[in-house]
Amino acid sequence: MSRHRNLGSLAQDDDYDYDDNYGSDDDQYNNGPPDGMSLDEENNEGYDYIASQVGNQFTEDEIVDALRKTDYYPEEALDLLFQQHEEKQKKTQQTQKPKKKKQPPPPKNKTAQAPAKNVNNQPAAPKKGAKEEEDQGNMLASFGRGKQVQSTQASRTLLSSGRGTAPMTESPITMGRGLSFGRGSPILPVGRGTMTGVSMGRGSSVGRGMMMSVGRGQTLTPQKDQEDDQEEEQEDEQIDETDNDDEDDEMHQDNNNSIDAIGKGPVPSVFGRALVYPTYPTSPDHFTRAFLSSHQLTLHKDASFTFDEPSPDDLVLTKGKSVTNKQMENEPFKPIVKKEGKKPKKEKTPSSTTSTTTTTAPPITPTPVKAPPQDTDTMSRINVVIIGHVDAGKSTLMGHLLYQSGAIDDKLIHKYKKESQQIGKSSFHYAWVMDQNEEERQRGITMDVGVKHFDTTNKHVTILDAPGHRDFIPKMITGAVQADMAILVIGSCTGEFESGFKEGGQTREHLILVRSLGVSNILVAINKMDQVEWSQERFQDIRTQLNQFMKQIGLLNEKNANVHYVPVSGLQGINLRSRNGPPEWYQGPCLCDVIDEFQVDRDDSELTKPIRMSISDVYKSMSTGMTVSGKVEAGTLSVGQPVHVAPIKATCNVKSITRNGNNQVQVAYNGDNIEVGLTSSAFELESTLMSGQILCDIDRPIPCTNRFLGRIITFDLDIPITNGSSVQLHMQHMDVPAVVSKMVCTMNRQLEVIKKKPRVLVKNSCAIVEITIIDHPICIELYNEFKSFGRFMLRMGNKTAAAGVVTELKRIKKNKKKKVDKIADGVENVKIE
Ligand SMILES: Nc1nc2c(ncn2[C@@H]2O[C@H](COP(=O)(O)OP(=O)(O)OP(=O)(O)O)[C@@H](O)[C@H]2O)c(=O)[nH]1
Repeated sequence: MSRHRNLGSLAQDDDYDYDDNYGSDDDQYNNGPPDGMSLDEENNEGYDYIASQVGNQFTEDEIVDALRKTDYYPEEALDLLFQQHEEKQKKTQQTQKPKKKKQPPPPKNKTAQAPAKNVNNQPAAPKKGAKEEEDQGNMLASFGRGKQVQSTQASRTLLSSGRGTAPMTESPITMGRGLSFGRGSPILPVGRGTMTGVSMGRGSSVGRGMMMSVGRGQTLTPQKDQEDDQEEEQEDEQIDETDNDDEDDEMHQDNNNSIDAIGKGPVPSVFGRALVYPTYPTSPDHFTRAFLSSHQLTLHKDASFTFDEPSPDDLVLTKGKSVTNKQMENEPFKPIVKKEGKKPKKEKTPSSTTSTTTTTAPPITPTPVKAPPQDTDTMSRINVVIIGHVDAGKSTLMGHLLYQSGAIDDKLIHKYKKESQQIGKSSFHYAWVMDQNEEERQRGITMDVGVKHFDTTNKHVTILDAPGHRDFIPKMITGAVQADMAILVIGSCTGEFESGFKEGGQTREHLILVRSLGVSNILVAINKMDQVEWSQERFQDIRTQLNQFMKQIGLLNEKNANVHYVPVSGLQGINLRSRNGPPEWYQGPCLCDVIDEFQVDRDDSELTKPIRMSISDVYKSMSTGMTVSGKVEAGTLSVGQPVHVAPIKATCNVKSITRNGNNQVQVAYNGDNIEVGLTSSAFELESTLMSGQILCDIDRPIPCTNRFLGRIITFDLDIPITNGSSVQLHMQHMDVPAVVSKMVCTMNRQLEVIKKKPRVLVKNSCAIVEITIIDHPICIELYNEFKSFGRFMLRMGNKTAAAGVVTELKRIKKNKKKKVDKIADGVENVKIE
């Protein structure tokens, strides 16, 4: 069954309205599951978890401080608390103890220091007194929730499994093995000697192979190392099984939570609000910081958080006293009552925006949202992506239109004619206007998006000429994400339209893609009409087939007013700039007139949002220096404005803004396709600035994460999507490998859950899934907050498998975060003025 028929049957037979489900307008997305965040819940959990572990051992301030310092990873925070505690103790001991004789250092060769073994090559029995030491060590290993075993190992070691108890003991034994079985739990280096670190569960394995095992009184030889490794692996497997159960439970819980959240608005908890208070500059991890910063924005908005309210710490303290969020919101601010004997806290006013736990970091003052200055240019601006099957004549059509519009002069066209003739490609001379790259010219195909500008009577037009070849679909997507409307170019020659329109042809895929990316205004240029003698029959036949398909995918609106057809010849330049030739049977407007008549709806609310511009290209220019180009998706950008480059943690200043190819302007507005010259010292960033990065507000940068929930619609799938399916995620100018890490539920046309935890997703399903990015976090927003950064496409193999919108951002998974730290190491804290 062809894709055409599948979609058709879906619409007709299954009573499934693609348009209704997919959402022909953006409101469809808004009716879906809420964009509630799990961050606050997780952190509440984190706080409670720590509090349950430490009882009165640490103050709330200390816990909150540790949580902040560890990016709110409860287990890391717990470790940090213990580490700090131990350091304190050490210091106290050092000041109290009389100086001992210095012990000889342990020999480097561990074999030489091997403890005696018995005849069975087993470790010798522990010396007398070791038992007492064991008891003294009183080490508890906790496997699973609430299940505890007494360890025989004599060491001061922490074993923690899952979210179980993680006791801290005070054994004086210096060598041991630390096993941390928690969700990516870090190893707690509490022993004074060497210890083995094995962290199991949820795929994280920290320190294995890096740390030496000297526990259990065994000699460490390379062979023994291997044996140990094998032993650990076995343990790993066992624990993994346990952990998987745990994970399953949690996953189910998560799934249920996600499902339960559907239909309810995001209600941030007080602790969540405290976390996202704008005093988070001290986090060591940029990505998490950015993640929180943006949520700060979301939560502030949703929770009406004002500076007149209690400070975060006060809220945290109140939270610690098990007061419900609701109660707290209604409760007047109460100052913290300090515990006796504790160092008094620095004085602060409840309405202050400065951190109560950190004194070193300067406070961040959120940029007040100013009304953008009035745009003096009265002509509207439009971004047009040119799509269609390979060789349909897209570049030729645009090259000729630019020439007729005066954007290209005679001299240049003459030059291209001559040069293309020399390599036997004379018919491509107009295409060369768009295809600037040497390889593109040699091969006669577009490989990257060509950007050019021209004016119609009423509009500044930015052309984004997308490649038609299926190998360059990712590039085509980067063009389509910037577009307000699309020109679909159809080669009308016999067989040409058919090959582009059949299953797997790019005419269909491009239409589905633009539709999924929110572009609903289409101009169909039926090209190469000179080759079919301007046949009206052929024109009508193509039109009928395309209309039918566009209706099926929800592209054609009720009045068909958003789709226009124009018969043209790109090579001959007919019906491009004016009605200048055949056919007589066509009385409609020329291509330019249609563009001129399109209404571009700019969402004014986007203007007051923090700046977001996705970088499509980076280059050095003689006039503007280090330059990045792209479309302003939200907010305004002014000359002199400092901007944050995510995710590389760089700060630059805007030196110049060029609009419509050559107009130097002071301010660019959302929707503008611009070139931004950055301060000269941005040359230092030359090797790190790249397409796909985001220029964003310095105080409210874009969040970064590697995990999110999205609502997707699947297309004609060759293989069903299952839990763990590998996909390629496309978002803005990014294109990264990812996996479908959870299948939350499938939904019907009313967006009601029809099945929880489905095993497979077949074609034309609507579902909520969790996506995990494999390599490193990406810049991403909730669809309801920033539409352009909340839309994504999933491709499997060489085919578009699904389109979706981001409904919930999840915290960066720890193992992934570590990778990110490494990646970002080279560009940490790049600050340019
Ligand atoms: N006869 C005729 N040939 C055309 C017309 N438009 C384009 N062509 C020819 O079609 C061939 C392909 O044109 P391109 O403009 O490179 O096609 P394209 O769609 O941009 O190709 P890709 O971007 O690589 O997908 C060239 O040889 C053009 O001369 C037309 O209106 N009439």
